[in-house]
Amino acid sequence: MTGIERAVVMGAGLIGTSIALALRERGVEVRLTDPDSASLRLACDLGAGRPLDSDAGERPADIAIIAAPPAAVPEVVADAQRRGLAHVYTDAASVKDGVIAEAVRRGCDMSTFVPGHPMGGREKHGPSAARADLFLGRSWALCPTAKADPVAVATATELARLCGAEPVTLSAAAHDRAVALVSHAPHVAASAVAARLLGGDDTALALAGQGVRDVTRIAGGDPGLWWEILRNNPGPVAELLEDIAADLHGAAAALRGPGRGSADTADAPASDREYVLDLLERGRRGHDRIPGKHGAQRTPAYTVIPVVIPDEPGALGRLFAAAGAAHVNIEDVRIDHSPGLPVGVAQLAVLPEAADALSRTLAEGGWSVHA
Ligand SMILES: NC(=O)c1ccc[n+]([C@@H]2O[C@H](COP(=O)([O-])OP(=O)(O)OC[C@H]3O[C@@H](n4cnc5c(N)ncnc54)[C@H](O)[C@@H]3O)[C@@H](O)[C@H]2O)c1
Ligand SMILES: O=C(O)C(=O)C[C@]1(C(=O)O)C=C[C@@H](O)C=C1
Repeated sequence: MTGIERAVVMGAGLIGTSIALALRERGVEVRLTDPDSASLRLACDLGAGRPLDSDAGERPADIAIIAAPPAAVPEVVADAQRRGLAHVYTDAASVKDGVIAEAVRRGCDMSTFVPGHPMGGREKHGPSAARADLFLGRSWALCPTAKADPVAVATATELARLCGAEPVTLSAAAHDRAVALVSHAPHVAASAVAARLLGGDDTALALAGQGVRDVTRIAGGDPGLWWEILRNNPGPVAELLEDIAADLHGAAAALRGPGRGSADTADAPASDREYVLDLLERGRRGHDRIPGKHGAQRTPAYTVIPVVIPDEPGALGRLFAAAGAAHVNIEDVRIDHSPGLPVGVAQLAVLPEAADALSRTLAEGGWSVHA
């Protein structure tokens, strides 16, 4: 343990404010900076810390976290190091190779700069979207260069842990390849699916269920930030997009079949059927490889209990209270609600061993349970 007691967060947007809030919860004193005074004020009002007063002659913080857009990071690190704001510096940028190369070019001290990337985020930006629990159970990549001081690496590792994340140390190149697969290419694919919705009429959009919401949520991200991320990781992302495109082309060709104008699966030749089934099967297996909570291997751990709830204030509170009274912890919850209907469905995810007891208790309490 190095003992982080004081931190400076530079960039009080979604990520910087979320890190600051997490640190505040652990009793760390936080000073904030942001060139946008409205963001800085809001982050402070949310309890993320106090503005850094450069003239106050404060002693250096234990760590400074640069949570600015990737292109700004090297300059901010260089400036912060010149001003001696902290003993250790880290960043949050979603790409690492280009940021490190530019930091080196600018003469940053790489013994105290430990590049990082918390793998938690949202499709929203700015301090108003920040959450103290954003990094809970997520990985947090650390990419120290060969020059890094082990104490600096230990401090950056402690930062990740204080935010509830699991530190993973790897090279910048390995990081950029990995996030191309698990974050950057998926983002572009989600945008391509979401962009198709522009051509849909209101009737089609009204039928949107949870599936399309799940697949397109991240497409709501800031295009300017994402362009910066993608242009800093062009090779690995382009290669994956070409592979995804080949799968999609193959599926479209198989569905149309040679000489057929439409997808008539009943007459589809075996090879076309097999092509599509193979893609769906590979997709299912790929999805199963995504680790679950706290980085553990994903298991079909939770049983989902659908419960009909009236669309009225307090209904969800009463449902949760009933689960609490039955001593059952709700691990996750999703609410499916169709506009215009007087009821919704709360999908309660619980440990399998608790499912029967909870279903019984809720049914006895008058809830409409559809286990
Ligand atoms: N959005 C995500 O899901 C996510 C997840 C992990 C990491 N990141 C990375 O975190 C960083 C911040 O992203 P965000 O989503 O919080 O964006 P954001 O737009 O919410 O916040 C960025 C903040 O940085 C400030 N800023 C701009 N230039 C600055 C400078 N020179 N010095 C200090 N602050 C400056 C902006 O005013 C803004 O308040 C990016 O590098 C991004 O790649 C984003
Ligand atoms: O959950 C989300 O909304 C995110 O987009 C988070 C996400 C990701 O792709 O997982 C996005 C970009 C970051 O660099 C890290 C995390």
